[in-house]
Order: sequence, then C-alpha cells, then structure tokens
Amino acid sequence: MTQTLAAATMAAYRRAAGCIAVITLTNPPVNTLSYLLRESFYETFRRANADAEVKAIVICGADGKFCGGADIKEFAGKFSGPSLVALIDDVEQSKKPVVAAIEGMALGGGLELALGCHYRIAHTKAQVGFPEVTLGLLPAAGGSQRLPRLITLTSALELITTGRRISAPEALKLGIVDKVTDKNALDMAIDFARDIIGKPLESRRLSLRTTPCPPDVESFLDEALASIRKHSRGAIAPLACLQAVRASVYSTFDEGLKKEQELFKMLLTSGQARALQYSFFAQRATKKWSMPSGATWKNTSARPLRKAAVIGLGTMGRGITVALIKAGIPVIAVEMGLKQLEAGKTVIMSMLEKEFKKKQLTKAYREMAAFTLDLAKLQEVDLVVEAVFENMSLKKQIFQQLSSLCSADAILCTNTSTLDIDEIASVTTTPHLVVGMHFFAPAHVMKLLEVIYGPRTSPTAVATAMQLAQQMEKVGVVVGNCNGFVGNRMFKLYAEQAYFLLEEGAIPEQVDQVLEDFGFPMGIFKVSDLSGLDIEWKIRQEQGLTGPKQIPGGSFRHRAGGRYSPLLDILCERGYLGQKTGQGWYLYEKPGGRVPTFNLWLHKFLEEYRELHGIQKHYVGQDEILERCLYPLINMGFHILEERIAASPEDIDIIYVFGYSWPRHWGGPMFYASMVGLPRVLDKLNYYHEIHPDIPTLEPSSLLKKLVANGSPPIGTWGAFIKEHNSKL
Ligand SMILES: CCCCCCCCCCCCC[C@H](O)CC(=O)SCCNC(=O)CCNC(=O)[C@H](O)C(C)(C)COP(=O)(O)OP(=O)(O)OC[C@H]1O[C@@H](n2cnc3c(N)ncnc32)[C@H](O)[C@@H]1OP(=O)(O)O
Repeated sequence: MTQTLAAATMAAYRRAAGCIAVITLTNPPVNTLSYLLRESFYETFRRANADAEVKAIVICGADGKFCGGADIKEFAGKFSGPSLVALIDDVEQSKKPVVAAIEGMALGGGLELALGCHYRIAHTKAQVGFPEVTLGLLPAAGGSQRLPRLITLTSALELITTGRRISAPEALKLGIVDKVTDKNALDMAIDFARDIIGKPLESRRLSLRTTPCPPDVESFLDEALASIRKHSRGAIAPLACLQAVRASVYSTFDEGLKKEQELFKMLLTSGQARALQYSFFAQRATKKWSMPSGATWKNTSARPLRKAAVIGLGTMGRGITVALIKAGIPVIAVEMGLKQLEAGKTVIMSMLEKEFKKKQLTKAYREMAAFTLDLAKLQEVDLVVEAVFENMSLKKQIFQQLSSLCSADAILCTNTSTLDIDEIASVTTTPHLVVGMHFFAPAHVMKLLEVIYGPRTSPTAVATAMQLAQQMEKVGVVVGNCNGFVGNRMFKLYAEQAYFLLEEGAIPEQVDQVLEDFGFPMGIFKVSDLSGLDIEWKIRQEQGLTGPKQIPGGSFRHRAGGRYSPLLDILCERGYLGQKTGQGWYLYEKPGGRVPTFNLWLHKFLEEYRELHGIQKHYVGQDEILERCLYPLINMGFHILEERIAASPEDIDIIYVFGYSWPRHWGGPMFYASMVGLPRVLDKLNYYHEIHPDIPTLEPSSLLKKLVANGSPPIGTWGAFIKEHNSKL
C-alpha cells in the first residue's frame, strides 16, 4: 500500500520543447503537497535548476488539477520533510523563469506555490483561493505576505479572511494570474516560458515588493478589524488572517513570514482548527453512506433522473422546483387548484429569473418547468417529490394516488420534517421506492438534505436521493426513520429547554445573547419569531399536546410523560406569532417588521405566569443557559447514535452545521461534546436531572455513560462502542 502510494506520489519530471522542464505535481486525487510530494519536488526542482540545458521551468498538476494545497491530514501529526515555505522560496529565487500552469484548482498551499512562480497561466475553468481560514488556519507558506504584495489590499484581505474561491477570469481581473486560456493551460505555459527566457525576473519576485496601500491604511485596517469581529461569530482564524496581512503592510517580507508562522502555530493548536478540519472530512464522509442492512454507497447504484415532478407549490414546493431545475432536471409542477397553480407558477418563474440572472444560467432553464393540474402527467417522471402540508392523512392520500399514477419504478419522495416514512409508504404498492427528503427552507438555498429511509426503503431509492442531493449541490445525509429524524428530534430539546428557562426566570434577550455569543447567527427566540411560532404550535397540535383538556392524566405544565411548557401555545392563542404579526417573543415595529425590540408585555406576562403556577424564579446564568440548551440536544444525539438512526457522529454534526447554523468552528454538537469533555457533559446532565427530575430528557443516555466509563475515547472511535453497544441491546 505504502509502495503504491509512494509510486503514485511524486513531482514527475520531463522536458518539453527542448529547453523547458515540466514538473507535474502528482498525488491523487487532488495533488496535495504531502510529505512525499514535497520531498520529490525538492529533488526534481533542484534537478531542473541544475540542468544547463533547461532554460525555463513549468509547474503543473496531474489529471487537470494544479494542487489542492497542503495535506490537511498532516496537520494532526508532526511536521517533517522539506518545508513548503523553503520550497517556495527556492522557486522564487530560481534564476530560470518559473511558470505555473493552473488547471482545475490552485488552493491554499497550491496557490502559495503558484505565487512563488514568476508567472501564472490559468485555464478559464480553474479556481484559485486561500480556503485555510475555513480550516481554522491562515495561508502559512508565504501566502499572507505575497498576495497583498501582488493585488490590492482590499482584495487580498477579503480573499484571505473569507476563504472565497474565485474563478480564473476574476483572478485575472484582480491580477493574481497573468493570462487565462480556454485551451490547454500547460501548452500555453510552455510556449509562454519559451518566450520569456532570459528576461529579468527581479520585478516578478513578490517577496521583493512592498504592499501597495490605500491612503489611510491604519483606519482601513481598523475598519476591517471591526467588520471581521462583527461577522466572524467568535471564529479566531479570520482575526489572525488580518494580523498576518497587517504584517505585510508594516514589516519586511521576512518579518512578515515570521509573524505568519507564529500565528499559524497558535491557530494550529487551537480547538477551532481541530473542529473545522474535522468538519471538512465529516462533510465528505456523509457521501459514504451506509444502512444497517449493509447497503452502502459503494455497493448501490443510483437511478438516472431524466424528469421529476413536484406536488404542492407552497413555499417548500416552490423552492424544491427551483432547486431541481438549477440541477438541470426538468420538472412537472403539480397543484390541486388553478389558483394555487397560478400563484406557484408566478413565484417560481420569478425565482428562476433571479437565479438565471445571478448564475448566468441559459434560457433553457426557465423552460424546464411545466405547470399542470393533470396528475396523469406523472407517468412521465422518474422521481416525484411530494411537498404538501405536514399532515399525515393528506400525504397518505397523495401517495395512494401516486402509486397508481406513476410508473412502477418511479422513486416517490416525501418532503417531511417529522412524519413516519413507513406509514406513508404503507399505502403504496412500491414501499421500497418511498424515501423521505427533508429539505430546509428556503429549499433552493439551504445546503442540507436529510435523506430518510424507512424499514422497507430500498438502497436504490436512497442512492438516487443522495445522488440528487449532490446534483443539487446539497449535502445529503442518510438517516433512519423516527419522529423528527435527526435534526428536529434534537432541536426539539434545545427549544424545550429555552422555554423552561423562561419559566424559571430567564428572559428571551438573555437566552439569545448567550446562544449568539456561542456563535449561532440568531438566538432561538429570534429564530422562532422569524419562522413563526405557529409552525411549532401546529406540530404540537398534530401531536395532541395543546390544550389541557386533550391530555389524559396530564396537567397544564406536565404532558406526554414530562414537564411541558405551554408558553408558546399561549402566545399563539393570543395571535402573537412572531415577526409576521409584529409580536412574538420580541416586539416589532409593525407586522412583518424585522428589528426585534424588548417586549414589555411578554416580560409582565412571564412574571404573572410564574406567580400563577407557583414557579420559584431563580437567577439563570450564562453557563446554565448554554448547558441547559446544548447538553440535552447532545444527549439526544447519543440516543440517536445508539438507535442507529444516524450512522455516525459526523453525520449528526454535518446536519447541525448545514441545517441549523451550528457554528462550524465548534464542529457540531457531538464534536463539541468531545471538546468540552464527555465526563463534563455527563456530570452536568446528571446535575440538572437531579434538580429537574420531571424533565426525563435530561437523563444521560446509556451510550454517553458507556463512553465515559471507557475513558471518553476520541470521536473517531465511537463507532466501535456503538456497534458493541447495539449488539448487546
Ligand atoms: C505546531 C507547530 C508546527 C509549525 C510548523 C510550521 C510549518 C508551516 C507550514 C504550513 C504550510 C501551510 C500551507 C497552506 O497554507 C495550508 C493549506 O494549504 S491547507 C489546505 C488548503 N486546501 C484546501 O482547503 C482544499 C480542500 N479541498 C477542497 O476544497 C476540495 O477537496 C477540492 C480540492 C476543491 C476538490 O473537490 P472535489 O473534487 O469535490 O473532491 P473532494 O472534496 O471530495 O476531495 C477528494 C478527496 O480528497 C481529499 N482532500 C481534498 N483536499 C484535501 C487536502 N487539502 N488535504 C487532504 N485531503 C484532501 C478529500 O478529503 C477527499 O477524500 P476522500 O473523501 O475521497 O477520502
């Protein structure tokens, strides 16, 4: 294995046009600058430099990909082998012109290597960027020092602090690359290299330049700092990136490099970098799905999708239609009444128009939507996404119809956030082709898609849904069937604790502030106001939870076997539904207003409510808010792993990062638990459960207890414990 890898990984050397040395970075799949590649590059570059017949050098990447940067996996170990900083310095100092031929991508260390070259030629479709900040790092092979010396400070700062990847044409405009071609970039680079033999190189060595600055650079940098602080949601890497760029302004190149290294070391050892790198690999791991039956992404093929249908053109159906069309799949959009059909059509066409402008899609995209009331048209499609209200009997009625109308091998998907997939499948003649697809609103924007299999769902249906997720540029995560699946089942506990905290003495502002300080873009009460309190109210109604009379054996504050907070129901009954009515947990300037302000009525009401129900108010501190909101959610994550509803902690974490705005620099709830320490999570759950025995969800899960009893193993090894745990169930 090592031998095969070693053979595949190298900086291959060849000669072109007589006097040009071509060095091809070869390390599949994305030519990362791993230890082996750096070693090989060091030798090969020396050879090219030493060969008197070689007059210029071209560096390219194998398989149409220049370089994906440093090998992220190496960041977890010791650094050894030739340093990338020194290799790039060798390239820049070379007396022979060095040209980078960029195809595919030049990212991170890959772009740093290209910046060390004297010229850069890129293919039109290539992408360049410094994504290090998204991994909790900064460009640390001279990138933070060379880029600001090459382009404007504003652009360099933006690219380095956000990690935004740009196309070759944009890179040309900014001055990062010298030429762009839609032909073969390597051929062009070889020709170009031949033409510049013997020309002076001094001005092409970026380390010799000074950073061009705007007139009032100090206030420019201060403003940049304030803006980063405001938007980074507690992430430290963007601030370190700014400090490094700042050094490029005020220090010599060598001093700047030293600063860059210092900051890199600080970041590399931070929990945030670990979390972000974990998240990078976790996202890719979700593609490698598996089902308890043994079916996996490897042994299952997806069906080709030529045409799809969407049933129900409400908010979700509209977004799903647009997402499908953006993915290049023609859609038959179906409604039951003419009025709804026309309304849906108008909005969808205008959404497509916007997408068309934004993404410069071709006109054909707008012609890919057909609108009909005629269900017979469903015969033509390979896949249907039903997106009607979250109501079981309505969904069953539709699936019964689908069963007789669609072709026998059509994949039947239901867009649901909570309902039982198997019950829906039970009314069809093809339950193996029924699969859940939980889209997040707005469906054409949000990246997450929970793909839910029921006990009878076939691996083919899952594979097809996952392929569709990829086609729509979404992150698909395969999960099992249970109420709320993974995301909402956990979220319910987060929300529930927030309501309990209000009952016990907290106020919405306080809870939201703690959650926003943690890194959520919005606290739970602001989110609730934004989406509308009635969404949760309807779910509660569906579950028969609202109104004390409906609860046999229950009381006002105790339902379904545990403590229940009716606060949300009371607000809804009074018509306080959030932003849309101008009042919810906060007050808004008008119905539809967006700026939350202090809701005096709610505060008075909470006081009266506590008095009425004899609730002893207590001081709720920041730690309690965070622990009470997050730990029960995490605890439910352990239950979900135990039950094999999620195949791995990585899957849960990706659902939370992409669907619920969990701050990426905290990895996701399960990774966060491992960072905080499982014993601490367990102790705190025990502590709160002891104080609140009427909240059963505070009782620690047996998997959590087991992991702690086994010395809290690293998250990557939990799988073994879960397997063992399940085999003893
Ligand atoms: C403690 C004191 C130490 C002091 C030492 C000081 C030394 C300083 C030296 C530091 C030098 C730093 C250099 C540099 O600044 C840092 C970096 O370069 S960080 C890396 C930057 N690059 C990226 O972030 C790119 C990440 N990759 C991608 O965005 C995409 O993978 C892609 C390249 C656009 C390709 O996309 P796709 O085609 O869709 O393919 P996948 O994403 O599915 O990837 C395929 C496969 O490859 C794996 N992979 C991709 N990139 C990397 C990588 N950079 N490192 C490792 N592995 C990578 C990916 O995981 C997939 O693997 P699979 O799932 O198939 O197993």
